[in-house]
Amino acid sequence: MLSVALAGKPNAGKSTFYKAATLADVDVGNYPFTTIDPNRGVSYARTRCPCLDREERCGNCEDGVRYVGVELLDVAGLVPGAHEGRGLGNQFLDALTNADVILAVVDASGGTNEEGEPVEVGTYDPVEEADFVEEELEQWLAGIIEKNWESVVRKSRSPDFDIDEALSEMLTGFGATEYDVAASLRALEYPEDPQQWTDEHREALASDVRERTKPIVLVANKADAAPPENLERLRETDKPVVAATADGELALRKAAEAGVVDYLPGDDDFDIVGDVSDAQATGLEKIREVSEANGGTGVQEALNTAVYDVLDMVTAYPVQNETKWTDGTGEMLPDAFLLERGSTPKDLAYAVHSDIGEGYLHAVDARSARRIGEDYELEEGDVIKIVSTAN
Ligand SMILES: Nc1nc2c(ncn2[C@@H]2O[C@H](COP(=O)(O)OP(=O)(O)OP(=O)(O)O)[C@@H](O)[C@H]2O)c(=O)[nH]1
Repeated sequence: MLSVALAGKPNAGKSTFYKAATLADVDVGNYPFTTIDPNRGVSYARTRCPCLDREERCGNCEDGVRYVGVELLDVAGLVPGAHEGRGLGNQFLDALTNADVILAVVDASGGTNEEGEPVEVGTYDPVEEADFVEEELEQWLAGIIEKNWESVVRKSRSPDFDIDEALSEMLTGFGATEYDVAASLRALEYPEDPQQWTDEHREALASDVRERTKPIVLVANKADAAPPENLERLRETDKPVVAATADGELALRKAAEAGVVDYLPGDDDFDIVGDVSDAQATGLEKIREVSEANGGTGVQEALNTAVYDVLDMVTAYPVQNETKWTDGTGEMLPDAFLLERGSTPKDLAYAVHSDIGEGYLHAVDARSARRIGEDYELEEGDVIKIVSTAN
């Protein structure tokens, strides 16, 4: 499953985001390190269910709104200098190595200082921490590269030395493949002889590999309390930015669970359908105002930006019956898989099961009932019948 990690300073609102996005019961408090251990849960990317192209709903979506599972990781508070072991230091950074993409949560209200301690709203400039997660990760990675450089130099004396291989061996723990390392070595100019490398070369490699393997979406949280210019200035940074109110989303999900509002995660508005107290009504109207200004609470949008824009995934639906779009038991569109754009039907077959992938014969596009070629690139919402010797 795709893994999305929440990172940022203490008090930025990660636990609240996590709790909203998973409805898991984690501690939420206005003091550093509410989250001590990495929390792992399941959240969702939201997309249009293919069953909307048919008369009947599939039963696996909410009236045409499909949620596709992704792993969500809530990693404990990061403080400046974590790469040197400050705060929870390396433990934090280790937890991030499993992630495919990072949601860097910042307190856009300016109510949390550089150490993650609460301060008067508006007194800290959140733009200061826009690059914070990225910098900590890159410095940490540069440190690992430097620590292991001696061994690369030693290996370079062997006649069959291959720098791609040596570096990717060192960086696999970070989630970098040989392909990533090779792409990075091609993109930047490095001396061929490892002995000639300087700290700048190693830092450039760390930064390039980080960018390839851990892209970042900035979540400008506490948008409800943020001066508009903070949001504007955060949007001017070089990262994708989503304005969010994590506790607004949490309130909406709880209210929806209680049957008080009609709301699906990612909707840009909601209806109050149950009895609410005056205080609740005021709270909900405040959330509506923020949602109107930002096209929703931003929690689902942040996840979708990470999955569909930054990681550039497509959702594909394998079926066994191409006419009814069902599996062997008659269930319609039971599974949805997130695959990188450019993936083929055979990649989908492997995602379903390695045996299905190995026995792959051909595939049929269920919409057109036509056979599709082996190099066909899957598109968002494709419904595919895979014909395999393992079916
Ligand atoms: N105004 C406002 N406050 C929020 C929002 N989201 C979270 N908070 C508050 O910010 C404080 C910190 O939230 P947490 O979710 O515990 O922060 P965290 O980043 O997980 O902090 P650590 O677990 O210490 O790393 C809590 O008091 C939350 O209620 C929001 O969207 N708006």
